[in-house]
This record gives sequence, C-alpha cells and structure tokens, in this order.
Amino acid sequence: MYELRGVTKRYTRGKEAVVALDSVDLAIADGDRLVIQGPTGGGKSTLLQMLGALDRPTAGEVTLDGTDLAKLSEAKLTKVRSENIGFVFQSFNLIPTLTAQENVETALVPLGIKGKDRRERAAEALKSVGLGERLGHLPSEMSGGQQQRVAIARALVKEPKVLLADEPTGNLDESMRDEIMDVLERMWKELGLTFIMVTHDSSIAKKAPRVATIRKGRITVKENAGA
Ligand SMILES: Nc1ncnc2c1ncn2[C@@H]1O[C@H](COP(=O)(O)OP(=O)(O)OP(=O)(O)O)[C@@H](O)[C@H]1O
Repeated sequence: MYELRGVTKRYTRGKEAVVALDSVDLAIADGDRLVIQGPTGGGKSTLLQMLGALDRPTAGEVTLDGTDLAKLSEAKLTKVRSENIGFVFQSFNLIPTLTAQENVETALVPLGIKGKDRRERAAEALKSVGLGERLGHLPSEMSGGQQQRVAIARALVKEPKVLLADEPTGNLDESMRDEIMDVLERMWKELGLTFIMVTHDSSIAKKAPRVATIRKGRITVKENAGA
C-alpha cells in the first residue's frame, strides 16, 4: 500500500520556483484502481513520478509497504522499480530494433531471469494481451494499439504489485482506446494489481471507482459510487 504524507515537489526554472506538488496526502490500498486527472501543468505526471520512485520529493514521505522511497539509495530504488512497479507511457517507449518478444524480455533482464525461462515468460505475457501471433514483429510492423499492448506485456511480465500508466490511450484513436482500456482492466482484475492511471479522458474517469484531481499541486479525491 502507498501512503503519501505532506509530499511537496518544487522545481526551479532559472530564478523561478514551481511548486508542482503542494503537501499531498494520499493513501492507496493494495488492489485499488485510481484515476488521476486535472488541468495541464497541475502536477499529475509529477505525482506519478513520485509513486514510481522515478524522482524524489522535496519534502514529505512516499511509503510503499512501509518503506519510505525518498530515503532509499539509487541502487535500492532501481531494485524496487524493477521488481515491483510496471510503467506504461503515452508514447509506447518500445525499442525499435527489438521484436515484441525481445522488448518484453528486457523487463526480466534486471531480475536475472535468463534464457529459455525469459523467452517463455515474455511469450506468455504477449499471449495474455492477445499478441501470441506477433512475437517476432518489430514495433514498426504493428499498429499503435498493438504496440501499447506490447508495452503492457513488458510492464506486467515481471508480475509487479503496482502498474502506473501515464496517458496510456493518449496517442490512440477511440476504438484502440477502448481496446487498451479493456486489456488494462482485465489485467488489473486478473493480477490483483494496484493500478494508478493519469488520463485527460473524462469518459475513462467516469468509470473509475476512485478519482484524484490535481490542480496547482493540490489534490482532492472522490469516490465514484456508480463505477
Ligand atoms: N523537470 C521540471 N523542471 C521544471 N519544472 C517542471 C519540471 N517538470 C514539471 N515541471 C512543472 O511542474 C508543474 C507540474 O507539471 P506536471 O508535468 O506534473 O503536470 P501535468 O499535470 O502532468 O501536466 P500535463 O497534463 O500537461 O502533462 C508544471 O508547472 C510544470 O511546468
């Protein structure tokens, strides 16, 4: 479970200081599905970076299962990320010269999983997102929706506790958006993930059980009884 207490993130741009997060308190239980929305520049991506241990807060605590991420060394943070946290981004971030299977395998390299085991797990993950027939395809040989499914398989092949997604449907048209949301929702249910997603899309936010809105670095959270 995540617990954020008084999380503040300040960036300095020249002489100007920007408060991207302003004393954010937030608890996210294991297995929760949380959507983060808000106006551009409000602090959504910054919050996701704190949750993903990609950056440290200026002040406050970000604890994951009781460990304060801000206090860990870089080496320990890398370990937490590679074992426990899967990331999916708007721009799929696949390696263009690697096949779908090889892209997924990259997530298992830091865990020391080798050879046949790695190939089998990557193939299995691609099958679970409906790409069992596309293992040998390069990103350039796949549609946007298929590339995002490879990215989802790469995020989930290591069986993380947490999946963080930053605008995962932002580069996709409406039909692919629905397809990707269906895959993400199915994975959340099947794998018991804690799933946290930033989106501008209000139709996605309407279906989420819990929605956090961030404006000017301040957070409000609403339960969505109908979802
Ligand atoms: N590395 C950085 N250096 C300086 N300022 C930054 C940096 N990253 C973000 N900011 C600033 O922090 C504030 C919050 O940015 P953030 O990217 O978290 O917002 P966002 O809600 O994700 O916006 P968007 O919807 O446009 O992606 C903005 O004012 C932004 O300009």
